[in-house]
Amino acid sequence: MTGASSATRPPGSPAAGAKTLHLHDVHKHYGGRTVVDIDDLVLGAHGIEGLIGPNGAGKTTLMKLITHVVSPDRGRIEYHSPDGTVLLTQHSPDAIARMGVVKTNQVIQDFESLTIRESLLLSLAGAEQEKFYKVLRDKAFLRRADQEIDEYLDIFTFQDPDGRAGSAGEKKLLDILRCLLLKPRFLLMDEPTAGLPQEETDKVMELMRTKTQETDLSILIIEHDLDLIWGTCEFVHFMAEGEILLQGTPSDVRSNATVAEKYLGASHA
Ligand SMILES: Nc1ncnc2c1ncn2[C@@H]1O[C@H](COP(=O)(O)OP(=O)(O)OP(=O)(O)O)[C@@H](O)[C@H]1O
Repeated sequence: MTGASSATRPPGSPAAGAKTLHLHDVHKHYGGRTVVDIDDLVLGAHGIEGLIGPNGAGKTTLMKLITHVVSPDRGRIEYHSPDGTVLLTQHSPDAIARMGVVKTNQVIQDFESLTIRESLLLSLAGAEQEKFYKVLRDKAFLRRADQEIDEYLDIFTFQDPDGRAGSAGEKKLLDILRCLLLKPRFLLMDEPTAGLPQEETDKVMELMRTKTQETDLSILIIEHDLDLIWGTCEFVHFMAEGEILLQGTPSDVRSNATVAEKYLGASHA
């Protein structure tokens, strides 16, 4: 485990072909208040990583800085992939999503009037990038898309896939599936399972495990459901008051006194 004062790069080198995000001296404040203050941080060296911390710690802002929905006051955020290194702060959120760095809740424009199937189709077409409008008239693409969408709809339960997403849980699930259909290489999941029934949560996490094992996808999950974090993540970052205070395996972080004091409380320790 590494503390705040030492280098925050996780132990061990990323596997060949791995994608990592490197944050250097990244700072964000709102009003007079520092919300994110990261010295050095590497994300994505392990298949599924967790980002935990108390309410207001800066976790969501950190993800928004990575996808450049929010601009940092200073600092560098680099995306390292087998294709090279990109300075994300020089690119738009759309361009970053096209590079494969995708955040749940932050997908291509969608419309309330779309059915679940139409919405999923739009994401798949979005993954085709510049051919976006053309592919929607391409019969071969539509056949392939139907098949791919059916594979997901066979796993997950929607009341009416040919209707609109009804409950908050269905909307959350739809958001996750749309992100997956964008073919991400680094997926940032912000409280992905809030509002989902336990059965669907388990299926989502099982799918995420399979994706990281069978493809080169890296995942970072923000969650307050700590059982999910301990059970799913290979590595956990603990954030409080804008800083990454600790990193380590789930059991390291879970048993740490600072984490217990600032976040877990007696019930989780
Ligand atoms: N656009 C904004 N303007 C002003 N303050 C903001 C803005 N966005 C976030 N904040 C503040 O920054 C702090 C960090 O917010 P953030 O949403 O990143 O925390 P979080 O760790 O994700 O919290 P939670 O677990 O509750 O979702 C909070 O105090 C929040 O009120």
